[in-house]
Amino acid sequence: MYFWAKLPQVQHYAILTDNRSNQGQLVQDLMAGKPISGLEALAKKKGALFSRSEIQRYMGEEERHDIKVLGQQSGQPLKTMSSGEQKKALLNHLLKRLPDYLVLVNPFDNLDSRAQDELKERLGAVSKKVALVQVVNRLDDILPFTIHFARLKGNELIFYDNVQRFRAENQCVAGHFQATIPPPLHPVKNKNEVLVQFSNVSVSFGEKPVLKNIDWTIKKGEFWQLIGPNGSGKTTLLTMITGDSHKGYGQNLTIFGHKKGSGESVWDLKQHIGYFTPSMTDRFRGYHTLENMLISGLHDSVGLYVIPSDAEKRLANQWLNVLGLDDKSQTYFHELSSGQQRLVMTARAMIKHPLLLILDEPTAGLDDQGADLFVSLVNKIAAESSSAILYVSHRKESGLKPQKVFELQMTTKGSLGKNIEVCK
Ligand SMILES: Nc1ncnc2c1ncn2[C@@H]1O[C@H](COP(=O)(O)OP(=O)(O)OP(=O)(O)O)[C@@H](O)[C@H]1O
Repeated sequence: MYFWAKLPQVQHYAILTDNRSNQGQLVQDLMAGKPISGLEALAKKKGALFSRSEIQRYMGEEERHDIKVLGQQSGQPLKTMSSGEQKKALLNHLLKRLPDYLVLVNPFDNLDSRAQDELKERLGAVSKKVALVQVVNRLDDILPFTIHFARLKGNELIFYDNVQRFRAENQCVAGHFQATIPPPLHPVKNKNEVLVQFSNVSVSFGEKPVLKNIDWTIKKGEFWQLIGPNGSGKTTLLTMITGDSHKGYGQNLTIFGHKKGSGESVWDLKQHIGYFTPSMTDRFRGYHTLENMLISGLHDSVGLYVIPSDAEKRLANQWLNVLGLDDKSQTYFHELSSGQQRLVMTARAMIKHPLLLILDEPTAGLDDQGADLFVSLVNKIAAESSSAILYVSHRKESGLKPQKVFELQMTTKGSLGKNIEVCK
């Protein structure tokens, strides 16, 4: 027998969670070194946490103290890094502490396929010495060298003695929406067939070229998916459309018929845009009923500060009916599962039938069932409304049916844009 065969094998765990699991408590217990049934091998060992919330925590620290913690090596603030760059920086930082185990919370979310492959390879190497505890929402994210499989139901960890049974019992069944998308309260006025037009737009940050000669036209009612590797400039493009970046000024960029910099206000733009990205749900932590949440979308406010009309209430309840939440109109938003919250946020963004609905990584962190349901809502909105949709996602959602794909391809001179017609 060879010497290496006698070495104890490092044990790796996968814990499948869904949007109703008490994931936060489990991660807290794991990091506090509390004894957890089935995970006794980790007790009293040194753990490190690889998660989105850790990145956010370091980001806050960097901002508060005006220092670079994870960005020390590159000299770039964490806030301005792409998701892939942020995750790489966090992993390097954690590994320097020589942990016995790493808790990985949905590690592949927000990563393009190349960055996912790179991270998988890196974790494969790390797995030789460090135990990995994957806390994941998606079955496909589980690493191949995993030995122990469990499901977190609420607070209860259920271990499986064989992987086939684990997979079979945890495959999801997609849901469907029945009712039709309700029309807006007021007809949408729009004279422009072309909503967004980038003509030969280039963007750099300091010396770093990010976008190169971008030509892209989004027309009324089109359903686009925007793809590109981490750091290719997707967020930069989006923020130029939403008015959240000044990089559009002085460029040949027209939005809703106005040339950028021709006196239109950010408010003018935002009126025509419905926007959803998962971090937005954090703004609605208070006591907002679902009915009020949806109506607030008509007023572009976070809370509802006006007495809603009967027509507004009716409309909100029609949307709840579409979402299958018609019995929950007086339920508080924070009582919903995260999958349900995202459906409501998307309906809220859509309730006015904006000219452009932007969904930025909308399924990140959702479980398989939640993601399937979300995708089927987006397909339905595309089929039943005349809003244009811009769906930004790294993950290939198998059921998503965009008509067109705009791909950013990175080069040393900045990303080039490519139009890809989707075959039907
Ligand atoms: N304010 C800024 N200052 C310096 N560099 C920036 C700034 N904003 C973005 N960048 C850089 O521009 C590049 C493109 O970033 P952007 O966030 O647009 O990419 P992305 O495609 O959205 O990435 P991801 O998919 O990871 O979110 C990255 O390399 C990023 O580090």
